[in-house]
Amino acid sequence: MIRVKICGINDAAAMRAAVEAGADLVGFVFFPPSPRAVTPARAADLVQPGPARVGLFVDPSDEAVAAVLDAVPLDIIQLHGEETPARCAAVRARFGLPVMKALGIAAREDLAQLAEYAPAVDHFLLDAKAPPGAPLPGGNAAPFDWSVLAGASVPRPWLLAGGLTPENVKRAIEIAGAPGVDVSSGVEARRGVKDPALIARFVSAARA
Ligand SMILES: O=C(O)c1ccccc1NCC(=O)[C@H](O)[C@H](O)COP(=O)(O)O
Repeated sequence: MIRVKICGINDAAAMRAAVEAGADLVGFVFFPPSPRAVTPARAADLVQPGPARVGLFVDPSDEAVAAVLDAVPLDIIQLHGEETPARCAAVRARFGLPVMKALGIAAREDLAQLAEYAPAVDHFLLDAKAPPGAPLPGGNAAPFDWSVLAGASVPRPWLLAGGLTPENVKRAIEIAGAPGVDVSSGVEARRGVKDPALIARFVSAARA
């Protein structure tokens, strides 16, 4: 079954919708400039049994990750900045949790980095590169050419991300050959505010 991650959960209705729809993973954004950001205490309040809990960080210090883990029982650490393979390996070793590394993909050449990161990480999130001038490194509703991934051998379990919506997710999965997907903007009523009905539609469209 196609794995689905709903990223940027920041209210109880969205969390409920993700659980009810059977999402496999939910993402909490610990990056204050994001309109989806949550504090550790807020994320701890939102957590519900069911989906794996992914904490999203951008070039975090060890102290920042530790402060979140003191409050929220995370299952996976997502690194969505410029973290090197060595930094990913250090985070994994220090916190004893699987690391999901987000990598921006635009062309076939971008897939070369997969081999460099594979020994240091447990999952990949293959996302669009941030458009020029975008204020955030992810969550920009930007799709990329999914055919770049067609037939690619990705050396870790992975999720496809970037501009996915209930309307395009099935086609994206087919073109990229993705075993799973991640969405943020495509299930929002407005930037930073999730729409429970769109979450339900997205999960069901991904698995249709
Ligand atoms: O979503 C954010 O606000 C965010 C902020 C900083 C770094 C990464 C961020 N999101 C990363 C994700 O995993 C998104 O779900 C992914 O980029 C897809 O986003 P979208 O294209 O909006 O569906």
